[in-house]
Amino acid sequence: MTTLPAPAPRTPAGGAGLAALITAPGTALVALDYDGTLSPIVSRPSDAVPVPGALDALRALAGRVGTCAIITGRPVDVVLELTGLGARGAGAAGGGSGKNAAAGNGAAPEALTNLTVLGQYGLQRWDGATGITTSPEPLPGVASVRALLPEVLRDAPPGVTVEDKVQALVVHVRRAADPDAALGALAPALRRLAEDHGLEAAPGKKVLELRPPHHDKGRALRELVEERAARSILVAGDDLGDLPAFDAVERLRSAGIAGLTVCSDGPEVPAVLRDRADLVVDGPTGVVALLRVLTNRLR
Ligand SMILES: O=P(O)(O)OC[C@H]1O[C@H](O[C@H]2O[C@H](CO)[C@@H](O)[C@H](O)[C@H]2O)[C@H](O)[C@@H](O)[C@@H]1O
Repeated sequence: MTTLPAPAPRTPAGGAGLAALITAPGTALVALDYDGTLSPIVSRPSDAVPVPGALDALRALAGRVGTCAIITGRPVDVVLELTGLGARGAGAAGGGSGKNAAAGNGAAPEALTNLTVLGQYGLQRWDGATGITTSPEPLPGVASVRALLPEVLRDAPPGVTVEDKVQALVVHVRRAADPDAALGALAPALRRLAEDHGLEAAPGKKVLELRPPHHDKGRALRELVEERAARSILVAGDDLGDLPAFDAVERLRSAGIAGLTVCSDGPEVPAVLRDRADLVVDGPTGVVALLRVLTNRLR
């Protein structure tokens, strides 16, 4: 068995996080973002399936660490559908039942019992151990924003679309002729709309999300770390929504929990995220390579 070289974080704290994960994997928590980290960024959210090998790599690593999590802005049911990870038992064999089955990603032959999916920035939760999803009622403001959005977007250019996540609404501009101009023109009215109805407007890659306040990936991560009594964490992400998770890693370090932050790099990755990361890898394929190396080191 060849031992692959360990990745080299560029910060001492990141190096300590990696060392802790490798030394005591049973108390490690590996938390991955979905879009841009397990799946490439594509123009239609419904087409975003994991890169080839991602699920096998996740499965192999999950067998060797205490906890794996996908912490995402996506609804839980969408992630389970796109990955096939929600399929259980024999029904999941031979490629899974979700969209990923068509992508030939070789999905779960059985449920991943130590995988937790925290969706909508921690509002929703699904556990592989139980197959149960918990999801609160949407804030009343979401219905108001949903009703008013068509009027606010009346003069939006072609290609601007709305993703309705039940708990939140996302305005996508990627398919507009000039996405940045479209977002710039729409953002002030969208921000007012969100504010007027008790939501917050959070920017992302060619999107503005109108979503409940006080829920972010930092809070989601901290709560999971506490629940699992994790002693080391790896967090990987690619967008502004992942910054609170990076912040959480820093705060947890000062409480004695080792951490490694990973940037899944690409053309749209915000510089602030890349600059903050202990380790930068080349997009979702780089994330898969990292998961494989970690698994190899944990054999
Ligand atoms: O936390 P994440 O898993 O990264 O989810 C954040 C948002 O990602 C999705 O939008 C992004 O990916 C799309 C598909 O590749 C892309 O078309 C879009 O431009 C990106 O911003 C998703 O649609 C949102 O609901 C998520 O909140």
